[in-house]
Amino acid sequence: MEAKSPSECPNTVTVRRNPHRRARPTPSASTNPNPNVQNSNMKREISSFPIQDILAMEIPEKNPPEPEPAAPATSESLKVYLRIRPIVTLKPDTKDQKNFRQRQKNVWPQNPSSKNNRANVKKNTTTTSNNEVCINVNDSHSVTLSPPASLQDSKRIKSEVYEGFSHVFASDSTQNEVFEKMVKPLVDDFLNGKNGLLAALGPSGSGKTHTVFGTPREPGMVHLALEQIFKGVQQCGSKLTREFKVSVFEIYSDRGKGERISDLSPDGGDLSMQQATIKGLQEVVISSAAQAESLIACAMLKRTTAMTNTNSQSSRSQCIINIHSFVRDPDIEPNNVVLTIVDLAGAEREKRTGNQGSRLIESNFINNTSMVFGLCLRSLLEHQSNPKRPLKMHFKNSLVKPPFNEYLVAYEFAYSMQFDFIFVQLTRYLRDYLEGKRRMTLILTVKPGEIDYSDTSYLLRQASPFMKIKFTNVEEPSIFLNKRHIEMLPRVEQAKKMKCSGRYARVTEEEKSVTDEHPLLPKVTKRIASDLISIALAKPDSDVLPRERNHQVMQNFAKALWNVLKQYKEKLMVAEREIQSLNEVIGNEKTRYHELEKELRDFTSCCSCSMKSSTMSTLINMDTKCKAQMPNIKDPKCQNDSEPRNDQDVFAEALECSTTQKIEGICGHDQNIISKIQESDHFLNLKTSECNGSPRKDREATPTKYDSNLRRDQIYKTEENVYSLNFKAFKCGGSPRKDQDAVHLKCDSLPRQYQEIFCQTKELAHSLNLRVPECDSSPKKDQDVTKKSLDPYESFKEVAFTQKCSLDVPDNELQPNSYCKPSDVFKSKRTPLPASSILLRDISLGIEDENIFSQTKEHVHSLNLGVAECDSSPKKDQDVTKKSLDSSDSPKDVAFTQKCNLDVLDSELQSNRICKPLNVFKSKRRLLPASSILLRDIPLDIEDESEKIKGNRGVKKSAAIETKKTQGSISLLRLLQSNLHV
Ligand SMILES: Nc1ncnc2c1ncn2[C@@H]1O[C@H](COP(=O)(O)OP(=O)(O)OP(=O)(O)O)[C@@H](O)[C@H]1O
Repeated sequence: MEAKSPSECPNTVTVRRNPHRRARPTPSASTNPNPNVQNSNMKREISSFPIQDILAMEIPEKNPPEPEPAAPATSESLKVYLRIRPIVTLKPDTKDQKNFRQRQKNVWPQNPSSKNNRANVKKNTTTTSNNEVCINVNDSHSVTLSPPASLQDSKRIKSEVYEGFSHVFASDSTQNEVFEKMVKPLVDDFLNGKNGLLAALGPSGSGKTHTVFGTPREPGMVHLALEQIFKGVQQCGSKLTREFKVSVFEIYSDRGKGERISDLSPDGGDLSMQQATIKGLQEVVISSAAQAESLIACAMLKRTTAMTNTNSQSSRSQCIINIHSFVRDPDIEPNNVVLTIVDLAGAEREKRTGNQGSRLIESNFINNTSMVFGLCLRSLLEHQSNPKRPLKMHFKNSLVKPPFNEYLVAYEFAYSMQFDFIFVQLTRYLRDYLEGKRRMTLILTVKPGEIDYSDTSYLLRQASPFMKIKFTNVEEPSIFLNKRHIEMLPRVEQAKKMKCSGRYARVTEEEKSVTDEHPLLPKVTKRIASDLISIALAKPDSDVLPRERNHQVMQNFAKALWNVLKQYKEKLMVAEREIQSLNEVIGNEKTRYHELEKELRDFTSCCSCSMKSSTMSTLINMDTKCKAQMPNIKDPKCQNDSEPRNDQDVFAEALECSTTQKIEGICGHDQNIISKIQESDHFLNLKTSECNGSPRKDREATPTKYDSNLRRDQIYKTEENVYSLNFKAFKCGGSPRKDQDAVHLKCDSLPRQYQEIFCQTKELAHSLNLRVPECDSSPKKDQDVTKKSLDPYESFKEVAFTQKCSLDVPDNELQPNSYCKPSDVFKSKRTPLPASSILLRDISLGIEDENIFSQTKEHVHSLNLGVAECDSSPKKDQDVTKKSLDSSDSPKDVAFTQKCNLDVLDSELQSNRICKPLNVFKSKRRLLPASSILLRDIPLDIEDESEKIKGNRGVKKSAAIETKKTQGSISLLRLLQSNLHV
């Protein structure tokens, strides 16, 4: 019974817990079409070495066009010749037949030189004479192979026709005939600069050695070829432009341990093969055919041979003869050609040879060599017929697993001996031929006997298709010869030869241009090249990295390296330019530093001069006053005191006349005080030079940059003080008013202390105004000025500006009617007028109450006395006072006097009796209105004087010596003194 699933409730909603996920889009190139863009910002300034690009470079298989005119590619087919050994007649003899049968069992090689063996061989050759032949020559290019009758009946083997041979030499053909039809064309090509190879293939005893080397009576192809070569050279001319060298070596089996190479030249020894090159092979220079014959005869004596059942002198090695042709005359086109003739060892079957042991191993080597040689040609043929099929490199040192071959019984033994691989050096040496790059000619030698049917049939079946091989890509002879010859030379000579050839000339020219620009490049590339070459040489398989590919890789490597070096060179140049610009900046900074240092030095010297001049100016001021008091002292430059002079004149004279006169009379203690005055005065001068634009010597000499911060701070402090006072003054009112109520209203916002002062001042002003009509000499204008000056607002304003004006305003700019307005404080610093000077001026000009002025005179006189004490000079107070209060000179002098009085504390004045401008800034915050200071310094006996003054009104101005005070002035002074706590 099937279990039914519960029916779904109609009202329920099924919620899928794991909804279907959408398949992720397949990552494609569109997601990141250009991944390099992302990394573009991360691009390095100097790219890394493009080793991957170099390795990925596609190098064409064919070399670039050669400098020599390339010969047209010839499409030639491999020529295969067939030679049939003559049949040897053997007379039947029972005794010989017995011996033959016995020798068939004796597989060991026997010395053919022995009489018995010689007789046996002779008998053996004759025994086959009666056998039927299995091969019949149809024509010069075809043969018919007929199996024996026994095989035809049992295995139904039919006759086979092999055609297409270049030529079929019948058994009765002679050596000359073979030479003329087969070797002579090769020799002609050889003399014409074409390389050639003649290889003899065939079973053992088929006549290969006889065909190649021959006998003294029937010389072989080598002998005939050499004769032909020298004959042709002699026919060309008396001058021999070619040089021929002959080398002969053999490859044989070293008792089954491997292949060995032996030089068959008279002084030759064992050789070694390295990349299809025989190292140490001697090349004997041959100048005649006789020398060649003797060399060949010597080589044949050295060649490894052995007697087998099939051949009394069976060759047990592969023999290679090279005939090289070199050009002696450099004017003639280089044409180095080689003609190679190979006599292979004949394959043999164990059954027939009866070899055993090491001889059997030797047979395996021979058969394997023949088989690999045939496989190479078969692979070439298959590759040519079907290019898709790769060309098998059987000539390489690789594992060769020979297939089962019923005819090559030796393979069975090889398998039984567990030979895993077989090294074939012959095919490696003949690689270029087996790859179809060189022309090759094969001559197949066969035995026509009936018993040789199997060997003949096998050879024809295997080798007859080789005639279809075509040489379409035959290398240019001279280049190939150069390469071959270069490979046989030591490495140093190879390099020399490569440089001499035009092919590498272009490379050397490029490298030379590169090396000229960068001398280190050759060493680097040479080192890398040597490393790569050593690596390549260390590899047994040289085909993986061919020499030409190495060269091109090295060439590309050099180019890439050169590009990298160029990038680094550009980077280095940019860095050098930056360094140069930085050096220029450093030089400019040094120059600027020196200029600043020079300015500092000048400024330091100017500071000292300024301080000195300032001190002198202070002293001059004091001296001027002293001289005003001491009219008896006459100085030619300082006498013109009556004339109005400005500060410039005073300073100029101070520099000239005061230095010698004043400093000398000052004691040591006073000199210290004066030095302090110099310092303080220096700062005052600085401030003055900053505030106004009056030309002064010290200002001109003082750099504007000197201690600007300090000076600016001082100015700010002063301005702050002034501003605070002005601000308070502004609170009082913006304009002077005569109305007392208005003054009170305005002064309500002021502190109480100042309010009292204003009230009292107002009273004083009122009293002064009351006396104005009584004043005879004071004009109305001055009365207004007096009123204005006594106005509380204006007085405060003037007091506020006193500090600044005393510091900022040059004396020559002080005008009687100039006022410092609050609005002009920061606009113009040249116009303010000290309130005290205005007060004194007004009073001296328009107010009859001369008591105040007398007090002021006394105060000034007391100051001058203090200065005079320093100078130890006589003084006259009255004159000085008169002069200071003179209408023309009073502003100037009062300003100077006020400058000292405003800034100096009473204690200091009492102790030192000298103005100390040094304390100006210390006591800056304690500055008092000028009027109060004046009143403070004036010794008042208000009460007494007031009483005395009564009834003395209307005293003339000329009687100024008497200290008479009006009631208003007394009250004013009293009020000021009491409020200011003087
Ligand atoms: N065309 C020929 N005319 C006369 N004698 C020949 C001819 N060919 C071969 N012979 C003789 O046959 C014998 C064997 O010949 P040869 O040694 O050349 O055979 P092979 O193929 O070289 O044998 P292997 O491979 O064992 O060396 C030699 O004695 C040689 O004189």
